[in-house]
Amino acid sequence: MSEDEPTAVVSGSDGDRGEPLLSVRDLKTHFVQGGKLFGRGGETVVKAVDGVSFDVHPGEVFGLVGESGSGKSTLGRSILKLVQPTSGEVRYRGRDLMPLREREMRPLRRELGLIFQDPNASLNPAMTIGQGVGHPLHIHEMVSSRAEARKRVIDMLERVGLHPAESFLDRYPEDLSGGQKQRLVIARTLITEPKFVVADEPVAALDMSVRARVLELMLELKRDLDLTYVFITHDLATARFLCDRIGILYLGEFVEQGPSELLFDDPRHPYTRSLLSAIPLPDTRRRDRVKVLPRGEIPDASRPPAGCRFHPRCPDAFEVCGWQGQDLVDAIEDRWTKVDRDTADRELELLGRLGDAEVATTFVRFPSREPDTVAEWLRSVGPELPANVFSAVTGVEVEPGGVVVRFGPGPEPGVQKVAGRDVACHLHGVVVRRDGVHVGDPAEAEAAATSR
Ligand SMILES: Nc1ncnc2c1ncn2[C@@H]1O[C@H](COP(=O)(O)OP(=O)(O)OP(=O)(O)O)[C@@H](O)[C@H]1O
Repeated sequence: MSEDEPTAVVSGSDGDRGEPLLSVRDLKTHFVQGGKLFGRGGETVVKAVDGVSFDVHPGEVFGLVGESGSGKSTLGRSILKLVQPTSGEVRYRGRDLMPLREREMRPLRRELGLIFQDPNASLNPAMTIGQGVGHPLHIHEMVSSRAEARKRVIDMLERVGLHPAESFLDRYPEDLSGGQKQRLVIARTLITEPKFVVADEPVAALDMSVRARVLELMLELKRDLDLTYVFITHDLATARFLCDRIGILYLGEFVEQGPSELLFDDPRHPYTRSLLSAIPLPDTRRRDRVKVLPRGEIPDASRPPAGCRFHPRCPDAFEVCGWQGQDLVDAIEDRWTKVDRDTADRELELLGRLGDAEVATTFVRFPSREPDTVAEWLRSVGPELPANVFSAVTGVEVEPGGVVVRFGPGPEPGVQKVAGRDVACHLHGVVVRRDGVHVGDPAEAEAAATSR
């Protein structure tokens, strides 16, 4: 292999832990929005899931963690094929689900469960509890008589802690408290004896006081019924309590993935670090840790930042992380909201309206009648700009009628093995090929990570 060839790192490969129950490779789910009614054009593509790979082993709880809009629900639904993925592979017990039509999926549906966040959305208010929980048994033809269905419903209601079960059968979901309703949703999902369950924020809508009890119930049921979970949450404290392994999603991609304790004790991606710094930890050694919350909001998934998608919010971003023209314009605008009024007015007059600048990926051209003064200002103020945008600038060039600021390459970080987990971040063993593509060298990454 030549030096320039990439070293393949298969994200999610798990060594000697046997066959995974679910195996996902390079999964993409893109939504096309808008566009003209006839013909092409005007469309935006939301890359809700954009190249995700992971394995879930029998008996495991795999957590999908990320802020709102990171793609958790879309990923959860895509692996169950409730949303049709755009490309990639989803293998359940070794069988690729991607080419299966809904008709071929139907026999598998009873093995693949989904628990929603909102009990009201998954319970039919017109059915009694007995009818609602028993309904899937009839759909999947798992019972031959009403009496058999009734018996199984009673058993399941008891299992989820709704007892005495008989007293619930003829009541309606609206008669129950939030916690009881969520137990009912769990019962309805588990009545078909699934083996693999995606739980999408199952406790987020509940009062704090009942959350822990519902989570404990889910763990108990997992043990008793040999279940495997993909658990979706935006809450790291919940993920820590429940998950064996975690994938941290950001704008449709995993930034870090590995065993929970590694991610919690020693996070290696700046995004994981900032998420963690926001949660209270009982560990006294870490009480004095500095809170480094990500700046601003998660960007629009239809226009993700170039390079590393997290770079505009990253406290550790440096020159190769994907800076481009728009980042510089945003940083200057941001500066003007922070400096005093006179400074902002003076600088605005010097630079002119930022809307007049020509903004491209690799450069920004500021039109100006005083290009030398503008260039001098950019060179002196640039390094102080918020974030680290100026670190990527390779030149500030004066030309007739304006100044051009040029940016170096900012490739997307590859996935690398770093200290026992997968990380996609240039901080770990950056190797940028001559054509600008980032190639992670696992050995180099490991060495860089341990020396850090
Ligand atoms: N059917 C759809 N059509 C177009 N865009 C969609 C669709 N479903 C989700 N999205 C977009 O995909 C991105 C990911 O959404 P998703 O709901 O999967 O994120 P999430 O992490 O689960 O967020 P939340 O915690 O708020 O539910 C968002 O930008 C969302 O607007």
